[in-house]
Amino acid sequence: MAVAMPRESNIDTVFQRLVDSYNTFSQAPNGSPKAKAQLQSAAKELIAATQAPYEAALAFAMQNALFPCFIAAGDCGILSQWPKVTMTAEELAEKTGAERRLIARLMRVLVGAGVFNELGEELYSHNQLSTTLSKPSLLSVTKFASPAVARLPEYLAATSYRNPGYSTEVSTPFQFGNNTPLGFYQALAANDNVRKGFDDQMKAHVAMERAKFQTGFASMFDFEGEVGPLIKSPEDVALVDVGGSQGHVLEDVRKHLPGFKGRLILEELPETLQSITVPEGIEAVPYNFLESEQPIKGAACYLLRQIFLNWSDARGHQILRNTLPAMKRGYSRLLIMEPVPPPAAAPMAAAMLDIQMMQMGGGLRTEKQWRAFLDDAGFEVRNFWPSNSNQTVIEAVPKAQV
Ligand SMILES: C[S@@+](CC[C@H](N)C(=O)[O-])C[C@H]1O[C@@H](n2cnc3c(N)ncnc32)[C@H](O)[C@@H]1O
Repeated sequence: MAVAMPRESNIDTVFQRLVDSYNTFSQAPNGSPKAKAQLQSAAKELIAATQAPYEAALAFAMQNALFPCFIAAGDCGILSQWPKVTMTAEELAEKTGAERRLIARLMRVLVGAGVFNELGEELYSHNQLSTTLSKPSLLSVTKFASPAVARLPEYLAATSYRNPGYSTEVSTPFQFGNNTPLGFYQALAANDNVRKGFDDQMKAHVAMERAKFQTGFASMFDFEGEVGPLIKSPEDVALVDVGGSQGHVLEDVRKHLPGFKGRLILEELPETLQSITVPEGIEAVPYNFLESEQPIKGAACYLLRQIFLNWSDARGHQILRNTLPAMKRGYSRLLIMEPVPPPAAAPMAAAMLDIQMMQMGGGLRTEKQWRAFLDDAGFEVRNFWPSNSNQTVIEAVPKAQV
């Protein structure tokens, strides 16, 4: 006679929490990030509740195998567009030159992690995750950023566990992990292929934000209401996107706010500007924000999206010092867009992004850290504008004007 397994006493409670979180999520307007984070956390809790402690610990520790399988699958061509909707391990072996038995082993891990669907013995199909991970730009950037992250423990031990970025005299984890004197963006500039992939990744966020959250950069801040009245003549500069990559933020504004007046200026490193097609209606100006003073004076807004997370406080202050003299008191404002993690219960994606940024000596800042960081550089925060994507807009002005 079968003996019923004793059930973990808290599974029912955890399951109920998952149902409640689902109900909140499904009723929340426009995919609320908080409701989404709670649902994800409840789903993880349910998995954990079904595992014995040692089973959970082993599953956690052995995740070190996942990343190498992902990279190997990318390198040998499993993660690529397939000629057919379903492929067997044998067909993948023919396509890639890798041995069938090895492919089956790599696929077991990837399928277990939700990459690819397994339809039967050694029979697979792509799913949304594997299709997205197959993008050459994503693969090349991930590989570029990996050695420094893998060697973080060594770096942290060598620097006596100081928070990376504590000194601009000390190599960053990126330099240490890659045995190079070049910083992240200098190394990127020396590698055309990866740099192009990086720029495409940045641009891909626009499509993702619009598709997933029915929102875009243009609607994360009330550009028309807040900035519109400041623009009196077509010669006035409305937005300078500093380090704006391919100009996708400005393009989004141009496209989705047709009534928004004023010049839109994209500033980027010369090597980036040389390799992109600047969108119509956008002016491009080569500029290195670490090396010299902001050349466009008196713009209504200086926009820095996903810039400060790449830099330590010291380098970030250098960027702000270079921006401040160009700002017209009582008129210009600074708009910073990046993820701002809550003081507790940060989403895992933000925590992971923070560690990726650690390799450059940068990282994410909480609201309290942003206030202190900007205050030290002579700015005062006017507002934190949350959005239903992972980005927050931080609006700040030079201190003397408030
Ligand atoms: C994380 S990306 C963000 C791009 C864009 N703002 C966005 O949100 O999509 C950082 C950008 O900063 C640019 N950058 C890096 N160092 C720079 C420097 N010293 N001066 C100007 N731009 C720089 C890079 O080329 C890159 O496009």
